[in-house]
Amino acid sequence: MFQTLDDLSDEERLLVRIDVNSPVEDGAVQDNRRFERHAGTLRELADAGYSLGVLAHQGRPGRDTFVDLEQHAEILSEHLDREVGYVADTYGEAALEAIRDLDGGEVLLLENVRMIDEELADRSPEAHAESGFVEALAPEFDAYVNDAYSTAHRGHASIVGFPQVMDAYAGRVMEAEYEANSAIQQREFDGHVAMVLGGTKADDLIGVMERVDDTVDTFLMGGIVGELFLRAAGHDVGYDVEGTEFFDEQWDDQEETIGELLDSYGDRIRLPVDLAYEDGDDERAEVAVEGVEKETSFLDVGSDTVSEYEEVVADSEAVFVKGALGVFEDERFADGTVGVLEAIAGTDCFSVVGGGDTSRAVEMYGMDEGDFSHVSIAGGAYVRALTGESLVAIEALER
Ligand SMILES: Nc1ncnc2c1ncn2[C@@H]1O[C@H](COP(=O)(O)OP(=O)(O)O)[C@@H](O)[C@H]1O
Ligand SMILES: O=C(OP(=O)(O)O)[C@H](O)COP(=O)(O)O
Repeated sequence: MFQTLDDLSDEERLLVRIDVNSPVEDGAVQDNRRFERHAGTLRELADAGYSLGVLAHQGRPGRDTFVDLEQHAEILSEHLDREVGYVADTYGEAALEAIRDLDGGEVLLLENVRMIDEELADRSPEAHAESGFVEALAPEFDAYVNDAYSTAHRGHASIVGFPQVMDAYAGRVMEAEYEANSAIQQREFDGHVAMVLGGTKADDLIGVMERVDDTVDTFLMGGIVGELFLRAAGHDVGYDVEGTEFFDEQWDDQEETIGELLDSYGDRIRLPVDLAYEDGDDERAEVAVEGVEKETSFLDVGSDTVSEYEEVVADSEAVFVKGALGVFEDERFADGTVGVLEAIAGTDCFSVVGGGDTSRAVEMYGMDEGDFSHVSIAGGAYVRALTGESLVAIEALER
């Protein structure tokens, strides 16, 4: 087991890793429950008089969502009801100076850790601990707190490097999510178990599908990932069009594995039967999968698909959701995601909804969090936990 904030004693200066990776619309970072949850941890520590240097990431290099953390500091300030400082530097002179100026109870957000090449380098925890990033920041603090459960599956420097060389503690979000998700992993279900898989990250989901062969009966596919599966099944969708960036690279990486999964799981994998797109009048229009053309950019699953998925949900004892079935941030393309979530909320099945973006749909469309057994702010980490796979961040904290 790991140490928690209850085990802190005479430390004064803490380096805290949080995960406020968020949707970004037209350059504006969207507030979401990740901010609210991590603000709880930061408030507890700041109220206790600790000086806090805070590390976080946003997006991935090359993506539209890869932006600096200035807006995150403002949103965190609102949730914390105290000023959160921001410095556009992670471990250079400007960052070190701002860290040294911190008084007790003050909070400083450092720059997006993914702007440092060393953060994402494919290295062991021991090698990460020897990076310039870790070597520069570790001596500035008395201990390291990892609250970023939703990044616990990434072996990055800010996650696995610091615990090698510093006393390390789990923050409140890490502790609570770990306990909830470990408990879920130990549950056994007699009836039908369904998993709704959508969103953008095929590699995360494919790894999970391979590992839940014994527990999940039916996979309901949607989103970008669903289109990649449709492409593998021979349909003319799942291609990058009009500057989209999600499909072709993932296809090159995953084509073979998706084909193998379709072969081995057969009917257990349910693919969309229709898809929605924006027509010439900016309205939502739908087309059967059989008639699709690859020039179109599809933004949601269609209404026949939602009906089919609702029937599976109604017959299930447990449903796990990771990833949105469409671009629910745009009301015209929310029917798939919201339809399936409402169907789950309307039954008494055991249900978990995960993902930073996907969990946001629950509050955005006025659903009651209490209608789900657990709403996780983590996506990839929570589905990995379901499989019993260990998380590198937890291993690092347990050292
Ligand atoms: N067909 C689609 N085209 C573009 N984006 C999509 C599509 N379907 C789903 N999405 C997007 O996927 C995002 C969620 O994906 P992802 O980041 O993998 O999930 P999460 O953060 O919930 O774990 C949503 O914000 C949604 O807009
Ligand atoms: O949002 C995240 O993961 P999620 O989409 O699985 O919930 C985490 O911040 C990890 O981000 P990453 O998948 O770019 O490493």
